[in-house]
Amino acid sequence: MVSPFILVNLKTYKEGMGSNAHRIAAAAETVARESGAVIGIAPAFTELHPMSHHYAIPVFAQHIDAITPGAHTGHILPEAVRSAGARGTLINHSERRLTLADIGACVEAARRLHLESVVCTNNDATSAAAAALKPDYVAIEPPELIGSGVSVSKADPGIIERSVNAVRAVNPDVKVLTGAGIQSGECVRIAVDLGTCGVLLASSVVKAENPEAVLRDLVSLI
Ligand SMILES: O=C[C@H](O)COP(=O)(O)O
Repeated sequence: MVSPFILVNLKTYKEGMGSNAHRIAAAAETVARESGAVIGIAPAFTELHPMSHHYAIPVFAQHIDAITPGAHTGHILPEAVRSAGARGTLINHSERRLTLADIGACVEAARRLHLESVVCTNNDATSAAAAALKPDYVAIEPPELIGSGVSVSKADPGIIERSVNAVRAVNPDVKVLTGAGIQSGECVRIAVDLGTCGVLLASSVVKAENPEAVLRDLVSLI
């Protein structure tokens, strides 16, 4: 099996800020090196540069705005994310929804700046729509399972399968991730067996007493 991509979103959890972000990034770097898995993190914007500077793991922004340099206030400029060392960016996370037009513009901006794009979706119809925009990844996450501790892999494998099929029918070059409640190697294994290339997750790692132990479990069945 090709090593899966495990992307850990630190969100705005206090357990994912400052020294905690360093602890998670260091654990991700260690487990990635030992296992051969690709483990990335999506920290707060203010942590993008420290994380990309200190660790040899892919660092993703949690969001970008579809703007170009100029007179905007309080926006996330894609160029700034790039120069902070980000490898890629989430777009349209369930907790940061965008219009379809904005999603398209963000994917375009990411492509122009050589940032990998991960467009989050909530069902197979939106997965198909996202795939038509040609991002690098579509990440299917049923919103009701996000942060629930109930794994999409076990509670709703059908949505993963339908999204993989929907994305493949539109553009087979677009890779699929899945997320919501992912917490173990078994969850990752099921997701990969259903045709995804990895997982997007947060709370099980970020809020863990020992993030390194959870990361080791996540890659244990690959
Ligand atoms: O970005 C990550 C997802 O929203 C999943 O979050 P979760 O692993 O806490 O369910």
